[in-house]
Amino acid sequence: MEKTDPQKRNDEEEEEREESYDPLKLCSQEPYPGDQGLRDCEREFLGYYGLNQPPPVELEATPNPQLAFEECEKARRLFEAGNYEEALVHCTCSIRNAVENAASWKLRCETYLALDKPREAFRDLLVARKDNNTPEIWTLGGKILKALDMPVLAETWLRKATQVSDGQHREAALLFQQIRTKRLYEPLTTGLPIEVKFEEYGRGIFAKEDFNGGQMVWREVPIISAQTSISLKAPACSQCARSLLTAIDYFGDDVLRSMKPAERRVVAKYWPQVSIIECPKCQREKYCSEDCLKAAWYQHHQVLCPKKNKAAAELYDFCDKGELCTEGYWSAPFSPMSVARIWAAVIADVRRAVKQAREDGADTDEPTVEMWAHAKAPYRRFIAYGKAGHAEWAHKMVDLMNRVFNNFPDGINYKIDNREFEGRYYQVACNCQSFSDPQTPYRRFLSRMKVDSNSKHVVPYMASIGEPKEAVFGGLFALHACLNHSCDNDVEILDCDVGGFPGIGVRARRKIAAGQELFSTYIDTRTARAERRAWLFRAYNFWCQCRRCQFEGDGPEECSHCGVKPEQGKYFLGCANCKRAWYCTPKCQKIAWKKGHKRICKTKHSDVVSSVEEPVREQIRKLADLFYKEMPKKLSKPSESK
Ligand SMILES: C[S@@+](CC[C@H](N)C(=O)[O-])C[C@H]1O[C@@H](n2cnc3c(N)ncnc32)[C@H](O)[C@@H]1O
Repeated sequence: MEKTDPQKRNDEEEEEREESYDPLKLCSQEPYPGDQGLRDCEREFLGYYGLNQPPPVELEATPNPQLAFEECEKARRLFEAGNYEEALVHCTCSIRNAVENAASWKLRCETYLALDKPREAFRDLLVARKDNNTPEIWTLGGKILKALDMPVLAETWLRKATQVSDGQHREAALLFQQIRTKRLYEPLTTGLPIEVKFEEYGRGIFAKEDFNGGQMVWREVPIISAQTSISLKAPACSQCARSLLTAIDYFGDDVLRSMKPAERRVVAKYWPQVSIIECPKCQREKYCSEDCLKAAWYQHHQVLCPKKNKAAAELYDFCDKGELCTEGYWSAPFSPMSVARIWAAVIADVRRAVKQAREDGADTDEPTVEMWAHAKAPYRRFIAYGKAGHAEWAHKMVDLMNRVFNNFPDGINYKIDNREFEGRYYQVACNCQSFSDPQTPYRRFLSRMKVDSNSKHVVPYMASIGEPKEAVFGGLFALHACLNHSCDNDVEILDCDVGGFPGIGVRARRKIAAGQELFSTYIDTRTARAERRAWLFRAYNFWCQCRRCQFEGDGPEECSHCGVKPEQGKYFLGCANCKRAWYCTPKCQKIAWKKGHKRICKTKHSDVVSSVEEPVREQIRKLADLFYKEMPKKLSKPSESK
């Protein structure tokens, strides 16, 4: 057996891991628009509670600096031993003997904080921080302000800690993101059984209660979406993703005409009414309702309508071609329209702000920095990470986007430089989730027609046509975008109806205990370990450390437990059940089994989206079976007839 260093595989990954994802470096500390007002409010509260003044000190009649020093040391030892009450007494004695000793003030401040007395702690901090500009003092302030429930001021202090340490103070950076995550996501999870927390992999979703396998955890609609280029031929509402498939689209004119009158009546009666509204200006976008038409215009189409924006026609033409990888232009499964709609939404928002300012008496059409910041704020929460240099590869698309967004007669232009292009591109790449309408007209037709005995005569037509190709959209979902990946995912994403609109649902695949992180999968986890890991690193820049990646192997040429390699031309035996781990000896197999292979060996793995919610899928399956039983023998099931 050829002995190799078992650490080798890990070391190689470690080297690449150096360059991979660090959530603390990626998440910005830039204030959000409106933060200044909130900070002023919190400051006012500090004044209201008298926390903007240092505490009064009763000095000893004859201050004794030596005693102050000794008392401070005693207090430190007590503090470290967790005896905070006594530490407090000695700190106070030290302060009364040497009021200028910042160390005693700092220690007493820390002691008050440990005793859950943040108000007293903050007043001591005002003295302790005089002439002290260290990251530690700013971090301490951040902790106290967090305890005082003043998140925006806490962020300010922690930002200062990060600045003065040149980004090296990880405790401050982590606390900053934890406070910010709570502040931004608490309003989104009110009433839901989950919370968003910032931990090892950045933001993640955590269970607030126990879930059973099969339980729906939450549903949501995207904040922005676009149909994927390859599904563009499938008719759908460009704004809400509802399928707009008509009976003519599905059966085809000729087939409908060739049907007997009774069969045609079944189609006319049970195929749902599909109303299609085109953009009256460009006729290049279809909507399911006036509301969607208006919503799209408000959000992005006012900027992207080819009738108003000539260059946008080029973008539409490119998307219509449906090519995923075109040298110089595009190399992603999501449409360039997904990215363009973000820029369009930002510009549309700034336009409205300028118009409002005009109406309020401003004498310029020039957008302010605040207006841009406000317009971009909803998209800031989506993390972006990818290899620099992609914009150079996609230089023709960068040029095209510049023609689309940097040419408006109203002067509200947006320059798309390489950095801006890459930022938005990777934002969509890292967070985009595909989804489809779960209640398409075809599915509704299937479930409605079963009540009619004439229906069975229509089934043979359907059997030969098969399932229709429906539209697939890519969307950014505020909460879903916080789900981290595991190849042993405990939740799965489903196409779901959300208050009458297509969206996604997140469903538990097995029992999940309160406090546990929820993991989805970004890839098809039925693939082999090496393939999964390479894909995750390439597309998302991290080496997966999940249980499966730890307790599966890459092939019989290496022991999946200890890393040893067999003699040349020989192979190790694999796990008889899953055939995804290989061991040099039964001993290694036993250890790996106990350590974790047992927990993943029999798991069923899944793909990124699990189609629709089970009841709907089940219903369709039952219906199909019912019809097929009655079908003439010469016709086979659609999937087999191709
Ligand atoms: C959709 S986001 C998930 C939320 C993200 N953690 C955040 O803070 O916004 C995807 C990114 O999260 C990180 N991530 C997700 N799962 C991970 C894992 N298992 N290990 C390391 N990083 C992970 C990767 O950087 C990935 O590009």
